[in-house]
Amino acid sequence: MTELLTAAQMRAIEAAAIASGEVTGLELMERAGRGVVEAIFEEWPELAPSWGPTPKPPEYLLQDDEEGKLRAVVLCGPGNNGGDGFVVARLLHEAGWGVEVFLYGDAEKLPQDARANYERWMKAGTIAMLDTYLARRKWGCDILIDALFGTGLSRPLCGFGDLFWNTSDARDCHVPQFGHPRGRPAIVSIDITSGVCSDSGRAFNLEDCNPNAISAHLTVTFHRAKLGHFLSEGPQYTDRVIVKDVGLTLRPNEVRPVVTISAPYANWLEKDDDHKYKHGHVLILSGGVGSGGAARLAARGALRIGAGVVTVGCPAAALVENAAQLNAVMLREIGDSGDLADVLGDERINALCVGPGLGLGDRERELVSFILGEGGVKPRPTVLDADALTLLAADQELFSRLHSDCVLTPHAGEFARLFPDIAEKLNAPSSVGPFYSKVDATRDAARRAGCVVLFKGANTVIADPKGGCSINTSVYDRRAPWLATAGSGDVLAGFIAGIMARQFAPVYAAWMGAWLHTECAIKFGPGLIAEDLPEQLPAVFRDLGV
Ligand SMILES: NC(=O)C1=CN([C@@H]2O[C@H](COP(=O)(O)OP(=O)(O)OC[C@H]3O[C@@H](n4cnc5c(N)ncnc54)[C@H](OP(=O)(O)O)[C@@H]3O)[C@@H](O)[C@H]2O)[C@@H](O)CC1
Ligand SMILES: [K+]
Repeated sequence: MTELLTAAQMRAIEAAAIASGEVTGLELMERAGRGVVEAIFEEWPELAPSWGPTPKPPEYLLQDDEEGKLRAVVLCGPGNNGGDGFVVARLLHEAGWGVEVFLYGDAEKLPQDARANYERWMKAGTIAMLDTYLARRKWGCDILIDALFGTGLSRPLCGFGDLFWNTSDARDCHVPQFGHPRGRPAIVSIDITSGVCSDSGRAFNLEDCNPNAISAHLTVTFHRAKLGHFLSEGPQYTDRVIVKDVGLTLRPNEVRPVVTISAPYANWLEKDDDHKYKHGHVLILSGGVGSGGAARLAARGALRIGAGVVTVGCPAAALVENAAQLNAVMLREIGDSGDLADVLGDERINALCVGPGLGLGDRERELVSFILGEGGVKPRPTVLDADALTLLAADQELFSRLHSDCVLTPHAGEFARLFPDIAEKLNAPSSVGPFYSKVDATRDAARRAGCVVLFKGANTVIADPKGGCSINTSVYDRRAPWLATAGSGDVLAGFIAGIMARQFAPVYAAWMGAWLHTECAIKFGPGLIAEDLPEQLPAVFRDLGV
């Protein structure tokens, strides 16, 4: 688990460290700049000054360059992000690079530490206004440093001409070419790509401009990654994020900061030597004839992830269809709440999954209502997905019966139906940052529902009613776009139910289920269909040492 910070938390940590005398702001800025230069040389070792018998770049890097130097252009903004840029300019200059610095804003108004580094740079080189660089209409560098805005960006940008579009083109269509005067540079953003809100990942919208931010090959951030690196559009604007230690020891003052989910421990997933019912029994409710595929996918997921027994319950007419498709999964007739009461008479059924392919009629409403405690049935850990979410959205009375052992797993459309006002706030165009984020929205939804909410998407956010929140990252090195395939959500619902049957608390089941779901997709790769996901679990488990 890695903590992710908001801009305010980062500022508070920085301020507390400075107030305690642990470090000065100027020293922090120096460490930040040093971290950026280190990260550049780690990412592109051929640029580092220290390889080979002599501290000199190889011939191919020098051949077209008049001065025989690697060249950097550093674009500095009006705040401390710009201050970091002046440090990077000085350090690259000291490493023998040709460096040009361009400023956006008024040098007289730079904050104190940025101003100090501006003056230090002025002893080594010169500074021109950003417009001068934009008017040149050529890159003229091997590395372009984006030190325009960091965590202090609070409103839309203007005056950047084609810069955002050009960086997007350079990143998406070309490999950086070092040492060629007309080559395209590697683009490195300091802290966060300029134009993106560090709390929400949303880019500040410009009416006449798309893209709305710098696109970078590499972003170097400090102490901890920020929420905006993982949420919304944030990951679209950078290929990679590296976190550099700047010697800060403090943690955020929030009791439960947002974390990224990491691999579950092998011993959590292992089964002990016991009989099948010791590993739990999941009941999955299915729809009628021709609608059972989603429930069967969920059932396969629940069984593979380690539930001891999985039963699908369906109306009488669908028994033959399901029997023809299921082997290890058991089958029961559940036509109405009376049948359901009979089946739930088996106390060993300790987790339920309801919604995939269920249907939206009176029977289904009655079943969901019964599961949520109508008629005094004991509430059990329950995943509510797909049609169950639609039923909940249409029925306030049903929604009010959600309990703390429930997990809701909406995608964006279902989320908007369930929590229309929250979704509206999340999607509202806004010009003043920081924006309301997917983390804020999921936390608010979980508080209102009184249970765990797993808000699906390229990055899935999981929140519990007490404010705990985590992100299952599927970007950067965990990118798995082929997960967007029919039925993959049904498998996820089955994974979570299967883990709950193993007696994990709902929030842990949601974390593990989401992480393993992404991992199965990564393991399989392109061409994945939902049926493949549970079949990857044995290999994923082996990798984890289970
Ligand atoms: N925290 C740490 O530990 C460390 C932090 N460090 C670095 O500091 C960075 C944060 O610095 P920061 O707070 O000065 O913010 P930053 O993004 O540089 O810019 C703020 C300026 O931009 C202005 N402005 C805003 N929007 C604008 C717009 N649309 N168009 C024009 N102007 C706009 C805004 O003006 P204002 O809103 O006040 O009018 C203000 O002048 C952080 O990202 C990291 O790189 C490291 O040095 C060391 C460790
Ligand atoms: K930046």
